[in-house]
Amino acid sequence: MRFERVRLSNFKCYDDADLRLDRGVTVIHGLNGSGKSSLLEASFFALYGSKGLDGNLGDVVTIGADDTEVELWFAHGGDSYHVERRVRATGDQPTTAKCVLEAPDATIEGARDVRAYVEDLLRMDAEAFVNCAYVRQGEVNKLINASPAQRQDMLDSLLQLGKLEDYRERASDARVGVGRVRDDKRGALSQLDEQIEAKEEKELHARLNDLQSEHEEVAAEIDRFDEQREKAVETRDRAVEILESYEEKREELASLESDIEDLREQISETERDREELAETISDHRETREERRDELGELLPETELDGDAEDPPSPDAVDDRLDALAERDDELQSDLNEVTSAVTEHTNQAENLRESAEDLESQAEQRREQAAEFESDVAETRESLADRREKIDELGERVEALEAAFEDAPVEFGEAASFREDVADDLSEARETVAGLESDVENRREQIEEAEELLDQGKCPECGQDVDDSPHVETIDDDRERLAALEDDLAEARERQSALEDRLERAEDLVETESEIRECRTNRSNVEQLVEQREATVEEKVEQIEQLREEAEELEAEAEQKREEAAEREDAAEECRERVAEINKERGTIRERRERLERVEDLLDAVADATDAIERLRERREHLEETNDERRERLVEKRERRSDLQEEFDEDRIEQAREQRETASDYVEKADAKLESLRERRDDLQSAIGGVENEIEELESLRERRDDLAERVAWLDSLYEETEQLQRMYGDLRAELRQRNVESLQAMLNEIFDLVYQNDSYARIELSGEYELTVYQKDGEPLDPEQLSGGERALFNLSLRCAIYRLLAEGIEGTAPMPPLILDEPTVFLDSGHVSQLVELVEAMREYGVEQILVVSHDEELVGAADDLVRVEKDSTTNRSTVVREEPEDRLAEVVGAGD
Ligand SMILES: Nc1ncnc2c1ncn2[C@@H]1O[C@H](COP(=O)(O)OP(=O)(O)OP(=O)(O)O)[C@@H](O)[C@H]1O
Ligand SMILES: [Zn+2]
Repeated sequence: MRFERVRLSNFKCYDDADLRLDRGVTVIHGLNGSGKSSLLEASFFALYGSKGLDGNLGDVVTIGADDTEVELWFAHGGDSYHVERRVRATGDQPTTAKCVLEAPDATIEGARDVRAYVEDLLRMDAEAFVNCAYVRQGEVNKLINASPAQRQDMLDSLLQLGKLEDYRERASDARVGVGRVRDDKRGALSQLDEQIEAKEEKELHARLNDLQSEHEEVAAEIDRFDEQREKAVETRDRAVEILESYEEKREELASLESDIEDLREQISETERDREELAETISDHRETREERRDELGELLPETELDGDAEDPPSPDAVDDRLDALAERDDELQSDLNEVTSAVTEHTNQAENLRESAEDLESQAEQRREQAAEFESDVAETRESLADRREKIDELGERVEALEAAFEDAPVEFGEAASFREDVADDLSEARETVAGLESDVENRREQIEEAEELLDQGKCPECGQDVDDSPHVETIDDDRERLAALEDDLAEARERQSALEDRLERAEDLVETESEIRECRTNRSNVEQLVEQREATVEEKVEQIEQLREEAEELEAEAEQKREEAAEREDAAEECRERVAEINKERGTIRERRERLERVEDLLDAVADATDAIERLRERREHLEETNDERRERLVEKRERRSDLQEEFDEDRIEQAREQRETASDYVEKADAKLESLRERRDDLQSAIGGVENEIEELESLRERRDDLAERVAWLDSLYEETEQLQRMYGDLRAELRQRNVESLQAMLNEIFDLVYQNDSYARIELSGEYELTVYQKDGEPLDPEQLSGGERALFNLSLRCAIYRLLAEGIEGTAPMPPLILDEPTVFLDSGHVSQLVELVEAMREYGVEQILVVSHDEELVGAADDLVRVEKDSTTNRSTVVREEPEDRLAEVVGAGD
C-alpha cells in the first residue's frame, strides 16, 4: 500500500496544501511547529477519521475557519482509491459533513462505513496501524511501558490470531450446549426407568388370566338362558297366532255386515239418479220440438232448400251468409268511393265558381285602369299645347336680342373679351390724364416762383442777385412748355370720355349675350320635355287598348269557369242518387243476414238437444249396469257371512289364552337374568381391555427407553468431540503465537544489532508471555524501562520495525502493508546513532517496504532521502506551505555550505 497524494484545506496550520508522494523514502523537513506532523496526521485522519486523532475532531479545523477538507489518494493491491473528508466546526459540535471513499468497485459514504471499509481493506484498525506502521512523535515508550497482556492483545490482533480464540470460544459454547442437552436426556431416561418399574410391579399378566376364565363361565350361562327363553317365546307366539286368527275372523264378519248395508244403500240411491235422468231427457225433447217448429216457419222466407223435417246443413247457411257479407263489402267500398266523389265534385264546383269571380274582378280592375289612363292622356295633351306656345315665345325673344349685334363692333360670343380690352384702354387713358395734370400743376408753380424771384431781382434759377436778367428767357420757355402740356391734357381728357362711352356699350353687349344664351337653353329644355310627354302619351294609349283586350279575355274565361262549375254540380247530384240506392240495397242485405243467423242458431239448438239426449241415455244405461254388478256382490257377501258364523270354537280360544300367559311370564324372568349376566360380562371385557392397554404401554415405555439410551450415548460422544475441538483451537493459537514470538524475537535482535552500535547488550529476549528482557554482556537481565532515553528510542524503533517486518512477511501478497511512517525518530539520538538510523531505513527499504515517510530535520536523514519535502510556516500569517525539493540540489547546497 502506498500514499500517492494528499490535499489539505484549512487543516490545522494549512490553508491549502497539495502534496504528491512517491515510492521509496520521502523525508519531510522543516522548523519546529512548521506543520510536519500535521501532514502525517492528516493522511492518517483521512483513513480512519476521528479514531485516527488524539484530540477532538474540531481541533483539526484551522482556528477561525468554518470547515476543513482532507483528501487522500492511495494505491493498494494494484487498485487506486480516493478518500475525502470534510469536517465542519460551526455549531455546538464539530461534525463530519462529508465522507466519501471511491474504491474501484464501489463508492462508500458515511464516516462509519468508510472506516469499516478501510479497516477491512488494510486488515487493521487505527490502533493496529499506529502499533505497526506509524511511529508517532513522542510515543517512544508506548510499547516498552505496555504490559505483556497488552502486547499480546496487540500482536494477536495484528496477526489475526484473535480469530482462533473466537473459534475456540465457539467450540466451548457448543460443548456447553451439547452438555446441557445430554443432561436433560439423562434426566428423562431415569424418569422412564421409574415408570417401567412401577408398571412391572402390578403383575399384569396374572390378572389378565383370572379375568379371562371368569369371562368364559359367564358367557356359557348366557348361552343356556338364551336357549330356554327361545323355546318359551315359540310357545307364546303360537298361542298369539291362534288368538289373532280368531280376532281376524270376528273383524271380517263385522266388516261384511257393514259392506252389505252400504251396497243396499248405494243401489237404491242409483235408482233415484236414473229417475231424474229420465225427466231431464224428456225436457230436452220438448225444447227440440219448439226449435223445429220455429225453423219450419222461418225457412220459406230464405232462399235455402229444405223444411223442418229435412233442414239445410249449417255449411249451406254459412255459404249463404258469406255471399251476403261479400256483397255488403262490395257495396260498402262502392259507397265510400261515391261519397268521396260527391265531396270532390262539390269542392271542384266551388273552386271553379270562386276562380270565375276572381277573373271577373280582375277584368273590372283592367277596365277601371284604362279609364284612368284615358283621362291622364287628355290632361297631358292640354299641357303640351301650352308648352309649344312657350317655345315660340322664346324663339322670338332670341331673334330680337340677336339684332343688337348686327351693328356691333364685335361678333356674338366676343363681348366679354371686348369689354376687357376697352377697360384696359380706359385705365391707361386715366393714368395719362392724371400724369399730365400733375405735370401742368408743377410747371405752373415753377413759373409762379420764378416770377416772384424775378420781381425781387434775383435769378430765378440760382437765387443770385441779377444785374441784368440773363435768365428771363427760361421763364418764357417754361410758359411755352406749359401751354403744350395743357393741350396734351385736353386731348387726353377727350380720349378718356370716348373710352368711357365705349365701355358702357361693351357692358350692354355682355348682358345681351348672356340673356340670349339663357333663352336658348330654356327653349331646348322645354322642347325636350314636350318630346318626352308625347312619347308617354303614345305609350299610355297603347296600354289602354291592351287593358281593354285583357278585360274581355278574363270575362270570357270567367264564363267558361261558371259553365264547368254547373257540370260539376250535376255530377255531384248523380253521385248522391247512387248513395241512396246503395244504402237501400244494404238495408235488405242486413235483414236477410239476420234471418239466416237466426236459422243458424236454431239448427245449433236442435243439434245440441239431440246430443244431450243421447249422452243422458247412455249415462242411464251405465248406472243400470253398475247396480246389476252390486246386486251380484251382495249375494256373495251374504254367503260368506253364514260360512264364518259356522266356523267359531270358544274352547279352543280359552286354551290358547292360558298358554300365552304362562310363556310370557317365563320370558320376562329370563330377560332380567340375562341382563344382569350381560352386564357382568361387559365389565369383565373392559377390565381385560384396561389390563391389555397397560401391558401395551409398558412395551412402548421400554422401546422409548431404548431410544433415549442410544441418544444419550451419542450426545456423550459429541460432547467429547467438542471438547477436543476447543482444546485444538487453544493449542493451535498457542503454537502459532509461539512461532510468531520466535520470529519476532529473531527480527528484533537483528534490527537492534543493526541500529545499536555500543557493545553493552548481548541479546533481547521475548518470552511466550510477551515479556521483554534485555540481557547484558555479563548475562544480567534488564527491564527495557531501565534503558537510557536514546536506547529506549532505538529499542522502540527496532521493535516497531520488527513487527512491521513480521507482518509484511507473514501476510505478504494478501494485504500489502501501509507505508512505514516515522515521526521525529532522531530525537534522543546522538549523531552516530542517526547514521545507524539511516542504515535501518535502508535495510527496511531492502526488506521490500514500498514507501517510507520520515519526518526529521536531521541533515543526515535528509541526505538519505529519495524525495524531499520542505514545510515552511509564514511567520506573519502563521500559515504553512509544502514544497517538494530535489535531493541533489539540497546535497549540493549542503556541500556548498560545508566549504
Ligand atoms: N487548529 C489549528 N489551527 C491553526 N493552527 C494550528 C491548529 N492546531 C495546531 N496548529 C498549529 O500548527 C502547528 C503545527 O504543529 P506540528 O506538530 O505539525 O509541527 P511540526 O512541524 O511537527 O513541529 P515539531 O518539529 O516541533 O514537531 C503548530 O504551530 C500549532 O500551533
Ligand atoms: Zn512534529
